[in-house]
Amino acid sequence: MGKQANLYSFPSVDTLATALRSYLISCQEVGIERHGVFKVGVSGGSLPKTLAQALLAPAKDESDKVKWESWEIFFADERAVPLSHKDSNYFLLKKELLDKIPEGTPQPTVHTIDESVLDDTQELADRYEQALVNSFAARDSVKLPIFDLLLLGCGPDGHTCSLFPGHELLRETEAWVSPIEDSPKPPPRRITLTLPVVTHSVRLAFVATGGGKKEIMKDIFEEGKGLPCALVNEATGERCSWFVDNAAVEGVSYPKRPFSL
Ligand SMILES: O=C(O)[C@H](O)[C@@H](O)[C@H](O)[C@H](O)COP(=O)(O)O
Repeated sequence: MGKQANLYSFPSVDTLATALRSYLISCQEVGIERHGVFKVGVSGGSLPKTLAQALLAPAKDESDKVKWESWEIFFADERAVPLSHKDSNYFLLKKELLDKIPEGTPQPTVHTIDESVLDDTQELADRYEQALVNSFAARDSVKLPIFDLLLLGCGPDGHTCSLFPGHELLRETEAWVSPIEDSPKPPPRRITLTLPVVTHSVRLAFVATGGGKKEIMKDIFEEGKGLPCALVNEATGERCSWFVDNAAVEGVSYPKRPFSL
C-alpha cells in the first residue's frame, strides 16, 4: 500500500490556522510555478472562517505573501440558492473572507454558479462544468480538471463536498460536476464536484475541528466503512492532509504527524 494521508493535529484552531497558512502558501507557489495561477476549490461549513483566520493574518515576510491576484477560486460544492442567500457557500465565503481582503489589494477571481438556472440543477451543474472547461482546458483535451488544491470539510456523517455516504453519486465516473436533488443535509438541491475530480487534485486539505468530530474521525481513519472522506483518503494517500484540532481526534489511533511542508 502507498503512503497514507497525513493527519496533523493542533492544540487549537489558532495554531491550526498558522500551519494552514504555510501549507496554502506552499500550494500557491506550486500552482503558480506549474501554470501561472493557483486553482483552488473550497467548501462551506466552518472552513471559510478558518481560511480567513489563516489568510488575512499579516505576512511574516515576502515569501509568506498571499498572491490574491493569482488565485482562481471555485466551489467544491454549492447549494442551488441565490448567491445572496444565507445557505450559499459563495455568500459564506464572501462574508467570512472575500469582503475582508483589504481594499487596494488585487482581488482573486471567483467562479460562482449561474444564478439564472437555479430551478434546473442539471443545467446548473452543466454550466459550472463549462466554467471548469473554460478555465482548465477543453474537455476533450483533458480527462479531468486538476485543481492545485481542494479545501474540504468533513460532515458528521463522513460526507465531503456534497458526496454523501451510500449515495449513487459516489459511482459517477463521467461528469465533472453533478447535480444532487436529495441531499440528506438541507438544503436538498445542490451541485458538487464528482469523486474523480476530487481525487485527481494535486493536493487536498481537510479541515475538521471540535469534539463533535471524533466518532466520525474514528470511522474514517480506523475503519473506512466506504465513507466519502475515507474514499478520498484511500484514493489520494499522501497528497491528502488533514488539519484537525486535538479534540477532533481524541481517541483516534491513526498516527498523527508533526506538521511539516
Ligand atoms: O454540505 C454542507 O451542508 C456543509 O457545508 C458541509 O459540507 C460541511 O462542510 C461539513 O458538514 C463540515 O462542516 P463544519 O466544517 O462546519 O464541521
